Amino acid sequence: MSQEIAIQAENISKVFHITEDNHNTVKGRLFNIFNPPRSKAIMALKHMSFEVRKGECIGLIGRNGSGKSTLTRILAGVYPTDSGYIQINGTTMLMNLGVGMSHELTARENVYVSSSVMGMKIKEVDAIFDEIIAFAEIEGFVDTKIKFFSSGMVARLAFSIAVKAGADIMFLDEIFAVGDAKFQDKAIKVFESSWIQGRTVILVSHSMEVIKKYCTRAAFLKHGELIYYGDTEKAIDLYMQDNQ
Ligand SMILES: Nc1ncnc2c1ncn2[C@@H]1O[C@H](COP(=O)(O)OP(=O)(O)OP(=O)(O)O)[C@@H](O)[C@H]1O
Repeated sequence: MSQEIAIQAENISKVFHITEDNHNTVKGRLFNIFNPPRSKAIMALKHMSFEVRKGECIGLIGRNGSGKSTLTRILAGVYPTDSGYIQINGTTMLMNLGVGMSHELTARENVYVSSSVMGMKIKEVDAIFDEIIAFAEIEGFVDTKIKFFSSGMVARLAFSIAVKAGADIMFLDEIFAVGDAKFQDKAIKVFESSWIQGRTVILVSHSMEVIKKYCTRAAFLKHGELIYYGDTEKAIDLYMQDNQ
């Protein structure tokens, strides 16, 4: 893969198998004693191929259930693909309500685990630990398991780790929609600062204003298919037409 490319995806697909379970109640069990729960396959991503160049900010748009979060999770290595291959050039961080963080670990432990996954040494993490906690504004909760955090607090911690530990490729899933107004302002400031220069960002958002403002290119997804990938305005037009 060329050094200019941050992400290369070739023919990736993802199928989820879900069971339609009506066996949860005593009545359900009695009536369905000879009918096993039915399984349904959901094709969340269909044969997607694309490339993202280093330093690009790519918008991912599409209606609910079109596959945006599944795609970011696959690219960030949270889910395996069912077919195709993905090549990633750099360290990654997914920010989506704490996906990628362990809810059974404390904030302190998560900082060390996530930062070391991004390639940092313990001493390097020691040096920025207080900054991460201060930026996330969770000073009173350093040794609390994050399962006791509000979703906004988890999001702030994940964003803070990504910002301070400096992942090369950031997957930001609706960051402008979580957290309170103060956190959103902070996220926007970071996004508009020089810090973001040179980093690759995949930005999921339902706000076309945000996509238009920050994205160099955009991808429009529909029912798990990559319908269009290219000019941001054109992707937005296609999405708006799909909403009519
Ligand atoms: N863990 C899972 N198990 C089963 N099905 C899933 C899972 N995650 C997603 N899906 C299904 O895959 C499809 C794509 O979902 P995904 O969350 O990627 O969509 P999305 O575009 O991010 O939606 P939204 O805008 O609502 O966040 C949907 O049909 C969803 O029901």
